[in-house]
Amino acid sequence: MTTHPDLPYEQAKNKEYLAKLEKKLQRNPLADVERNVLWIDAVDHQIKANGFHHPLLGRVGCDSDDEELRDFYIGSRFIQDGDVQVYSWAAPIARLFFQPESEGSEDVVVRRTFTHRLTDVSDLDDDWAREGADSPFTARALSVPVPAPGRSTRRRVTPAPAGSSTPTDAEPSSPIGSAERGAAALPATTKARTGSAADIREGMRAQDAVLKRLAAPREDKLQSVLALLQPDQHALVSWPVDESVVVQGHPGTGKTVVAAYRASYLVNPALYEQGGALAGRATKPLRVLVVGPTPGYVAHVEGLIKPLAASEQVRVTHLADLMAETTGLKGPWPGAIGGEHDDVDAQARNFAERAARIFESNNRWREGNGARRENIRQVYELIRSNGTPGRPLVEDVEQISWMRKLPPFDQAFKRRYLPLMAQCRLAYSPIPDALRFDHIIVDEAQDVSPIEWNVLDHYLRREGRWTLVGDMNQRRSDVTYGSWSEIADHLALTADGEFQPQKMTRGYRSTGAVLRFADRLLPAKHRGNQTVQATGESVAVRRAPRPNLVWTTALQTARDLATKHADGSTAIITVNPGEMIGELGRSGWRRKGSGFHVWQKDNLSVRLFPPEDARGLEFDAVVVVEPGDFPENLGRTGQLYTSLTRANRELAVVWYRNMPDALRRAARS
Ligand SMILES: Nc1ncnc2c1ncn2[C@@H]1O[C@H](COP(=O)(O)OP(=O)(O)OP(=O)(O)O)[C@@H](O)[C@H]1O
Repeated sequence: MTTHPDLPYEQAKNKEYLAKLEKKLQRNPLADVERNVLWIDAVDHQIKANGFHHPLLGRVGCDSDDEELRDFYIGSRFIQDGDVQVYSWAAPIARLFFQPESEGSEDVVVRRTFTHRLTDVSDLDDDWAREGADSPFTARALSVPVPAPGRSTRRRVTPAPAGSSTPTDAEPSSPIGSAERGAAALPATTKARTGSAADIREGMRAQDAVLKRLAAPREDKLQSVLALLQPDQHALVSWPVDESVVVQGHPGTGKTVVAAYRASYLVNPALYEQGGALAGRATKPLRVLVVGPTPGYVAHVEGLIKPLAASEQVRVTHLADLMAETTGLKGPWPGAIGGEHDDVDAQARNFAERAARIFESNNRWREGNGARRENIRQVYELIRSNGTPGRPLVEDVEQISWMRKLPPFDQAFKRRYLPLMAQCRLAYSPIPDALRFDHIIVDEAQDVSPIEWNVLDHYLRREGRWTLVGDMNQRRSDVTYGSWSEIADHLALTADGEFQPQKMTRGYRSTGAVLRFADRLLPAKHRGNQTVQATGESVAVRRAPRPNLVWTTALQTARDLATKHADGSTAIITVNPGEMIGELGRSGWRRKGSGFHVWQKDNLSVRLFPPEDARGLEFDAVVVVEPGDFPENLGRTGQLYTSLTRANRELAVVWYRNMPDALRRAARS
């Protein structure tokens, strides 16, 4: 493989950028400067404390008389320091890099995209917009400064006089009209559902870099793809900050990537600096909450956000954790969400609030030690008894019957009742405004139940906005909403009831072979899942020779795949992890760490997941065991569909008892 002749130069430029950024970060955030500058610098300090700053993303060369536009870099932050001209990826000018069709792009001659190894630039790819044109990139003199000693330099912003074009510490204003922000930039490819592999790659940018990246082994945590964001992804990430947005996408289309970068975008200082979309509220940056499905998800995405956003501005958590935190009660909360439909009904909010009013009319809320538990108990027990004889909460017979079936408070510490407990807490003690968020981003939003939406809603400030991403085909329970319209209606996202989510249709994670196999589980009108990874190993379907050999066969298959993908990851997904744990133990595999997810033997490692814990994750190879045992909801197989589509490169299915008809057909075709 030949390396690009400019690679050493760009590597040195990246080092120079990181060194200059480092120097900038050494400023004392408490220095006496304007307040917006103060928090922006403080954000930098916190990002630095998190580990590292994101390296340069790429470079744009334009045919322009304007020196600032002729040759510039895109990075995590704006830096204009001598020879280094870097604009923030969140500034409007970055559209020239991410959106080849955006206004002003006709002047772009070449877009250079960097690939990274940690904070180094390891490769680069040029996309020429004008074939045969001279390179506008100027080979400026290199200087790689040694990081400066801990010297504190105060930064002062002197407002530029009106009409002045003197560069300040702010980014230049957008070459793109404001009407074109976000939504308008979604390209036609987001609407197409059928077509060949060539079609699905149409409209992509940095295609070679993306394909190289997808061919590399995956790691436990998502690795940055900020430099590789596609035009449709970037449009969703930079959706107007004062609007909510809902995104539906097949597995592996990059919804989690959009969610993580949307959070980072909303707090990027470029939005708060002069000319930015949030310049007016520079002294009060947005607080953003990202809610995912599981603890594994939190670990999986945090790495995308940490180099770009301070933890104080973006909090990443998972649904059960937020519910438990809301109650303030110690768990554990075993089991799963579900149970009866009424357990998750949005009505619980009204019941809890009425119960709290009844209690308050004759009693005082407890304070001090153990008060929270007692207060929640009071509200809960009043729901259970349908209020008091003189003041019932409801008259409806079915609702009364559900209330009667609720277990006594001390036996209700189960995941099933956790949102109800959270609702009981909120009924007497709302979330203080300082702890609420300006923007809530929910991933795997199809799996949030009505009562959980109500609890989440308590965390949103009055003028707050939502970004919801998910896939209705991956819905795993009947007790959650079956359509985006219902969710939009619940959250009052639409005035007229008509609601269409934005659609992402270009898959990245899995090969065509994996997706064609999993696709068969969907109703015909929802099929057509497409991927940029057109080729790949066919799906292996193995029937164990005898029922008691199904776990042995599954482990042998996983071992073979782990050997083949030794640099990547292999996972076994089963609804019966206990049986698999037994087999792993008998075969000499040992668990790594305190959980049961990672097992090792002979320098190999395999991961083990029940389907609910595998949501949002991905592995190079996946073995799904006994697909016929995966639960269905309303005739749909969301959990099985999600599990099959966790595979990036190879999928195997091992069974003995029962193979769903759709998968039998898929295996034959
Ligand atoms: N623009 C891109 N360039 C390269 N890789 C990408 C790009 N977008 C997404 N990916 C990769 O595709 C994989 C799937 O992305 P992601 O997890 O965001 O998909 P998803 O839509 O959330 O999937 P699911 O709903 O199945 O959980 C990840 O490995 C991600 O890094």
